[in-house]
Amino acid sequence: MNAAQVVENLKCRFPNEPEYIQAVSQVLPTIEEEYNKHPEFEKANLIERLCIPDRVIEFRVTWVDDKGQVQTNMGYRIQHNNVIGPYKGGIRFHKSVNLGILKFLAFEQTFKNSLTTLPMGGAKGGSDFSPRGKSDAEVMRFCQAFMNELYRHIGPDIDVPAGDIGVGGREIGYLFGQYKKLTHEWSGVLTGKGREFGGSLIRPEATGYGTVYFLLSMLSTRNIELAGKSVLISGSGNVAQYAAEKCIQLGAKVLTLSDSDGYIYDPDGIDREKLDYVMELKNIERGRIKEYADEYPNAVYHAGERPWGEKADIALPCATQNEINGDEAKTLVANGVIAVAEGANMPSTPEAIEAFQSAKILYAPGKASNAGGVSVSGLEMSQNSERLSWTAEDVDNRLKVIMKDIHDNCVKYGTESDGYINYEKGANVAGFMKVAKAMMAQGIV
Ligand SMILES: NC(=O)C1=CN([C@@H]2O[C@H](COP(=O)(O)OP(=O)(O)OC[C@H]3O[C@@H](n4cnc5c(N)ncnc54)[C@H](O)[C@@H]3O)[C@@H](O)[C@H]2O)C=CC1
Ligand SMILES: O=C(O)CCC(=O)C(=O)O
Repeated sequence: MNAAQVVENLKCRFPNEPEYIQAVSQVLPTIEEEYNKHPEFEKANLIERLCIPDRVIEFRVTWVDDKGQVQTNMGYRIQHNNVIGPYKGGIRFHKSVNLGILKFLAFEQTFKNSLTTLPMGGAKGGSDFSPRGKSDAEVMRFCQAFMNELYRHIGPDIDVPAGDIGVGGREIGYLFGQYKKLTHEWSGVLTGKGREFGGSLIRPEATGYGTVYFLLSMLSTRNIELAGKSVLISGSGNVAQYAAEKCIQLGAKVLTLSDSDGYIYDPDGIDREKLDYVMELKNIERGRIKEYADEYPNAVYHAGERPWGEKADIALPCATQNEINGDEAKTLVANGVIAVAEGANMPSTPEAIEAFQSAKILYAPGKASNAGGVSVSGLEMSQNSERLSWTAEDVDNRLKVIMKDIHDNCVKYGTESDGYINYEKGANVAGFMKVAKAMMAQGIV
């Protein structure tokens, strides 16, 4: 394989999908050497078959808003690769959603799910519908309309969606209810369900907690403790909230949270009580993070900015893709940041990753550090199949084991000759090799 040439070909075939090309361009150079040790891969044109999704499903979603007006949105499901298990990955509802963004997420998900040690293929889906500013009834009608098409493409052994940006417990409940109505069957077809109907304990916490468990493993390679360290977190949704919760529990000082309008900086640190306020604000009242500064006057709200100019020991980007650019990464490094663990998918631009790696700080790509969410989704699938519910302690312990395993695999495949652990390369090679071997075993299909 010539990575640059494969990327160039994909760019010509998919010229309007910059995020997808970005994700592929980040992965291929890191696996090129390992791939080329296996001439049988090239003979089977494995790389093209791995980069191009198995299936792209695109549909119109029609629903009626509270004023009685008929609205249309686009719906998508990208079924990327199912060689190691049923397609699996979240659904995103956000106005920015398009095919290229979902294709990058599905591509990344395939490598991530491979790393989890569980049998799950990769997928992603979503819509350009934004739940922001919509009533509960509108969100419900939209979810029902979305499922009216999606249901024929998914199933507990076919494709198991879950949440992502804009899709939390409320949306999963409505999607599940409609799937059940349409198919006349109860099955574990979605994960992130409510506890009362087959959801797993710790699934809401899992992505944020898992990111911090991964961070702990990274820090331990340099004998550094998390307690007492200051942390910048972006986002204030599911991943950010539980990353903050775990940092607080472990004695770190969380200084920032953000949303798409700006960020808050709290010099006193966000403690348990303040985090409860954020959870209520974001999950129940569906308000904006700027209200935090009204509630806690010592905090400062920065409209239209991201938190990366603040000084801290650790950065956990937990909002969205490309939210740290090269200059912001250089600022973080200059301000003494020692570790960056991505809770979001692809939050660092290629220039930012380059800045972290050339400064030799600890840097974990999302497909490794945020894999806790989909891992516990995999555990939810197991519990649904068994018709059992495990305790929170049991699930949390399994999550810790999985995150440690992912970390150790990154160390195995990513340690460079000078001892620096290139977690990006390690995650890509480890994730790739498992999928590649399964693809070879299953023939040219
Ligand atoms: N929920 C999950 O289990 C997993 C989520 N992720 C990733 O984590 C990230 C956050 O997802 P969730 O917390 O689930 O979503 P969420 O919808 O609960 O929260 C998203 C947060 O990001 C902020 N945000 C969205 N777009 C933004 C933009 N353009 N600029 C600045 N802030 C923006 C929102 O204001 C919100 O605070 C995404 O990249 C998602 O793909 C990754 C693994 C699993
Ligand atoms: O839990 C899942 O299936 C998907 C989580 C997800 O969307 C992700 O890992 O990015």
